[in-house]
Amino acid sequence: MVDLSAIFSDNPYFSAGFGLLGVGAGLAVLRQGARRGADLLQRQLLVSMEVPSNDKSYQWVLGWLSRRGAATIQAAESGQGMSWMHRRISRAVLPRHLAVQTSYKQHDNGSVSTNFTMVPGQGKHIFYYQGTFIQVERQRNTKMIDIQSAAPFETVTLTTLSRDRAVFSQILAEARTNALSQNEGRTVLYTSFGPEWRPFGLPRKRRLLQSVILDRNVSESIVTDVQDFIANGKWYDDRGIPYRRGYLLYGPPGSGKTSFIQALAGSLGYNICILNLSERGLTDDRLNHLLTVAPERSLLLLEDVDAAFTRERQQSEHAAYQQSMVTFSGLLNALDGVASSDERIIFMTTNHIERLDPALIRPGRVDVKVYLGNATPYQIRRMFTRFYGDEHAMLADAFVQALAGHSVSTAQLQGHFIAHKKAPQCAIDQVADLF
Ligand SMILES: Nc1ncnc2c1ncn2[C@@H]1O[C@H](COP(=O)(O)OP(=O)(O)OP(=O)(O)O)[C@@H](O)[C@H]1O
Repeated sequence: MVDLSAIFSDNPYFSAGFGLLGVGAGLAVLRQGARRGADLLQRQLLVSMEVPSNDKSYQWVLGWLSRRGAATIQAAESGQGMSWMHRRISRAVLPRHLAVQTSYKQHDNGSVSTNFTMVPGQGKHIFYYQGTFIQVERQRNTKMIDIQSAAPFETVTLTTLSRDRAVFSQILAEARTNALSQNEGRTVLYTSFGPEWRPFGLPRKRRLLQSVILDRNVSESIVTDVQDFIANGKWYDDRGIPYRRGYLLYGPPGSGKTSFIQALAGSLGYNICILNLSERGLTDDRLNHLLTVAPERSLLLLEDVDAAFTRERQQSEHAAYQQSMVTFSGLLNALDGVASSDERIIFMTTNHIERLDPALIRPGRVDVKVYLGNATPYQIRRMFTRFYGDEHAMLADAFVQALAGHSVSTAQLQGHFIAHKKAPQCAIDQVADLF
């Protein structure tokens, strides 16, 4: 029987090699143990929040980071209310790699200014917020394109000590408030972009409700109905009734249908989601999805609904409308929607109510129908004094008399008053321009 141990033990090369092997294996075990220990420690000590670029809060968080960065720079430079140590820390953690975000702001006089915002660029940054250090890592995945924005897919990951995890909720709440406050006093117009809603252009200055002059008590009755609906969500919920209400404003062109809806949204502090049924690629499913995911506190606006589906088009339930693939039955189903508790207010407008299929405007889809016609004497007088002032009430009566027997739209009146801005007597003398 050959004694192997004797052979190996006498071999110095083998025992050294075996020793190295043992040490290597030991180190590998130690390294793996250390790595596992570090992972376990990290899981215990640290907590992260990842915000993907296709999430609505992504831009909010970037905006928050840029504000924090600007505030930190300002505080670190002025040192106001900062201890020496806090000041040193703030200077030490300033982001070193910034990216520019250009934004535009529309002012009340309609002018637009360009704003440049510095946001943390790709890479790791340290923020110091409410006594907490937060590592912010912004990563861009050039191999993945966000199909909605067509931009590279990005994530921002915030990491802090596990005990400070509550700071993430504070940051998100503050970021949302900052973002929404920028639109304070303005009406955001959304249009559909793929499966989601996107702001269209800049938030518009709110249009005053009293600037849209409808016939006596028409505006007041619609506003009261909408406010009553908004105030009674629980009533609908308790009765299991889908919490939605549809309005149809119909009448000749230029009678103030769209302007009124914009002014109504402004008075409610709501935004407007403009639904374009002819949008290329729009399908029944996407339409249904869009109506379900409309931003909170917004009015859905379906303009010139007669252009989408007239009686003639009902011959085929599945006739798709122009480039979009929305069918009439798809529109009806989308308007009925799922019985969600989310509030939904939809306004439709048309110049030709007689062309609409009764199924489209039956109660439950359209609950309130309001006719906005050409200017009545009441509207003519109110528009005249609104443009020229109450001191010209006498001239207003003369203008109403001059228009007697003629039917003009309020849009035409607006154009006439603009043409004679500061000359109410001219507006009367040139009244023949209106017919
Ligand atoms: N009743 C009104 N009061 C004040 N302005 C009005 C009124 N009606 C129309 N206008 C003015 O006329 C222009 C067109 O108004 P708007 O687009 O609201 O009309 P509309 O009824 O929606 O027209 P259309 O049916 O052709 O879409 C706007 O500039 C608006 O300010």
